[in-house]
Amino acid sequence: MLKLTTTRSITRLSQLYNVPAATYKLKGSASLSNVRFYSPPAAGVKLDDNFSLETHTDIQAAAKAQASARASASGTTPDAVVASGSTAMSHAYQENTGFGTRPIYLDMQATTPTDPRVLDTILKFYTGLYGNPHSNTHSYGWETNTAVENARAHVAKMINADPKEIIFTSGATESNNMVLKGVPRFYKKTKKHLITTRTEHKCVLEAARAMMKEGFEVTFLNVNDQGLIDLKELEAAIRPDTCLVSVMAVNNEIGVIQPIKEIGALCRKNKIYFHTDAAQAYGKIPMDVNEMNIDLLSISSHKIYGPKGIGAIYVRRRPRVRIEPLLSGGGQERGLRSGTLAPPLVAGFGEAARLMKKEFDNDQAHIKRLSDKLVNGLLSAEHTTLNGSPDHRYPGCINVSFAYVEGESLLMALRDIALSSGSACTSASLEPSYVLHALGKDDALAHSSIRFGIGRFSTEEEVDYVVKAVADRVKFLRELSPLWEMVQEGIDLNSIKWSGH
Ligand SMILES: Cc1ncc(COP(=O)(O)O)c(C=O)c1O
Ligand code: FES
Repeated sequence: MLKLTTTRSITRLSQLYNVPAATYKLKGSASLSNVRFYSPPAAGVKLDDNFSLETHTDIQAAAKAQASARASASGTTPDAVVASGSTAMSHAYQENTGFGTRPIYLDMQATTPTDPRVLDTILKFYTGLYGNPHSNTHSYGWETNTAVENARAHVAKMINADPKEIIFTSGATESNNMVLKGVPRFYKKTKKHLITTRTEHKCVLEAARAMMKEGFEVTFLNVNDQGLIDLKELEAAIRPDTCLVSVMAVNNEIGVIQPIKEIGALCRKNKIYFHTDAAQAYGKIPMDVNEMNIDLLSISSHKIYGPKGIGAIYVRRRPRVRIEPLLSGGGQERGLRSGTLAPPLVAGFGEAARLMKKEFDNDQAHIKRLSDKLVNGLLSAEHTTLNGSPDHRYPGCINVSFAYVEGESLLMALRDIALSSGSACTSASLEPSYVLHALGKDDALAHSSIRFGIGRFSTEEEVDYVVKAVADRVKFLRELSPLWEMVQEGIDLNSIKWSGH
């Protein structure tokens, strides 16, 4: 009954990596056959496994085709199938979520779809393997503990860490808070200063601001127009009382990769702890905590096709980094993170990490190929620019500005594609992106930016569809825009004095 979720993804995996689907046969936990994610089709109606692959590029045609297939199987008319409410559409895309058929998913920086192999690993921890991994007096505890330690080893291996240096948390937000608050609090007698950047994720920025309220001083480094920090500026910011430098590895809005190895070397030379938020980097670009002199590194499972609500922090043991824990309690996770671990999530995260390592080369090649295609397609329209460094970037995160188009209107016009605006316009704040501002983009350009995310399960058909859809709708929206009309007439918009706003 995992049919649509699992079979579809497996079909895709086998197509992507050009291997027989059998390679991806689930290990077949006994529980799998009992799991139902959607109501089964009426007797005698056979759903085509691959069908949903087509539905999200041409929803209506797909719905009609599916309705007519079902109609002939059940001896009614396609219209009757559609009218019955049990239509095609409710089964068309993965599990029945109650939201009908959903758009193409291109918001991989927000989160990634769960890999079916991860799901297969997780399920048995919700059924048979329910022991508390911290119980050490019986086999229920031991068996779960073995799985937890196995997962820890997989998480560590991806970044060349020792499993003992991995502490499980609820996600990268918690990991970042643990570091930004826990390190300065521990060393507060002698150290009063932190360094980070203007383009960090909100959770780092807000945690740093919270420390300012506790009396610490924070330097927020600028970035250049490509989104990169200046190592000289970093060096100049270092003080004798600096305890921590926190610079993210891959930016979540623009995909820019900071010079992590160089920053690590500089911090080591000055005996300052170096933390990197690797929520968007772990498993996606090569990261080695020893080679890069990283002392602390944040990881999020749901960005690597694993479950949500779990992540980790890597904490170096030699030289040892001390942290004041955020939570008081039973002292689990080397005393740094009290609370009973969630074995289903830990095991799923471990499997996701194992797969990131195992499939690193495949994923890289696949994502790079689709990314190049998407970037070339999107940039072929005039007045369209790629934000962030073209050379130091993770190809799966593409942020493009479409001048003379309001990002919000474009997102509305692209409702068949799940995307996020570079600006915060989908959130309540309606402020343009602080990251694009930090790169020196003006409000107008920051407002017309959209982020496209490509992942392991993205397909070429999806990219083709998106390129065409964006081109058509940008053209359409520009034709409605008085600014665009002026640009076409050769009027220099900068020469105009606007009144009011
Ligand atoms: C760079 C970065 N840091 C931190 C986070 C927060 O991660 P989590 O959802 O695991 O708390 C995210 C996810 O949005 C992110 O992209
Ligand atoms: S693009 Fe949404 S507020 Fe400007």
